[in-house]
Amino acid sequence: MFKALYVEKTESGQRVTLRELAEADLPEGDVTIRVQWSSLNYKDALALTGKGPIIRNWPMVPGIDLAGRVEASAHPAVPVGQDVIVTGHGLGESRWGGFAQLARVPGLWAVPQPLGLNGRQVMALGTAGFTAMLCVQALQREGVEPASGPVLVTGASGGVGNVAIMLLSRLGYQVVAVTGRLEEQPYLHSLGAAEVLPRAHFTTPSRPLEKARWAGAVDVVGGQVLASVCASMRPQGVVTACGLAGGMDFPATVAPFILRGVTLVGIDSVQCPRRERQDAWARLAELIPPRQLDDMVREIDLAEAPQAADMLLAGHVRGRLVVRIP
Ligand SMILES: C=CC(=O)SCCNC(=O)CCNC(=O)[C@H](O)C(C)(C)COP(=O)(O)OP(=O)(O)OC[C@H]1O[C@@H](n2cnc3c(N)ncnc32)[C@H](O)[C@@H]1OP(=O)(O)O
Repeated sequence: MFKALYVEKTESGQRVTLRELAEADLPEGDVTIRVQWSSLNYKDALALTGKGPIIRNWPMVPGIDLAGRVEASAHPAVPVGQDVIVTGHGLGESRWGGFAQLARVPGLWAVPQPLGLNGRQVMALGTAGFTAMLCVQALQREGVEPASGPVLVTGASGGVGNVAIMLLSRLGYQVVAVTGRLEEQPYLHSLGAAEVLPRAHFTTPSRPLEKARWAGAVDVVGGQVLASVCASMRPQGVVTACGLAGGMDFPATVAPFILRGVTLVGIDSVQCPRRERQDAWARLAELIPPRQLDDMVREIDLAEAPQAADMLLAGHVRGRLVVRIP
């Protein structure tokens, strides 16, 4: 038997309980993992509260991230005893996820934890940190260098934003953070932001082209914010789009793309191939000092996750929440 958070559909919506499940209830897969840590992401908060259509199979054990030790394996690339990370691939959405003591997944979803970071630290990063790393790697691949000019990070007080700021400033970029929570300004400076701007600067409909200011951007918000960011990119600027916290729409014009050669790169951290995952985790371990992660996280246990989800959606969580699995 093992403990798990369990979300069931009811006539009035959904019910979340902490309950005991049998190992035979686990889905099929060639690797069984003793989960030690998970994390609470924006998507998990939507799943736990039912405020967004995240869960696609019922009943569901949520948790889009997990870190733990392989307990049984029929996969040659994933030995028993290895410490692994699983993120994305529909975990906690269409497939039972990390808010449980045991998880079973296809072996190729499990990547080894990078040297230098323990399970708690990799979950302090979680999908949010991994997504931020993919954004930074895309900016570098597209030729944005520290000398190219300032790089904007929207949704800066959230998990993706925090890690993007840390990575970019560590790599020598001048980072400009955009947030709806200006009270977090000192904290954002402590992560490495050179300047902090209010989100309100980006929420009114922009002209097709605004003053050219940014060489690169990491956008977590989507909607009007993403459109305004695109309109204020410098010639040959690169925008990475990884989130939709502010909306799924994109009320932009083609002007930035055809008159300034701006590139918009989509970041998909869910279906990202295994080789790229391993590269991104290795780079995270290389670039982020573990003690900086400790300042960024708050630890909760499984039973606290539903309440923490409400707090996260209400915008009362700064940085990252790691979930301790007993
Ligand atoms: C954790 C990352 C992922 O799940 S990426 C997985 C693949 N991508 C997707 O599935 C896309 C859908 N997912 C998302 O959009 C993400 O969950 C995310 C990228 C938005 C999550 O980011 P993060 O973990 O950083 O979320 P936080 O809740 O910690 O911070 C979000 C940030 O956005 C601000 N925000 C929230 N609502 C709005 C809004 N309506 N308009 C504008 N901005 C909004 C929120 O306040 C945080 O930034 P802040 O600095 O406070 O402005």
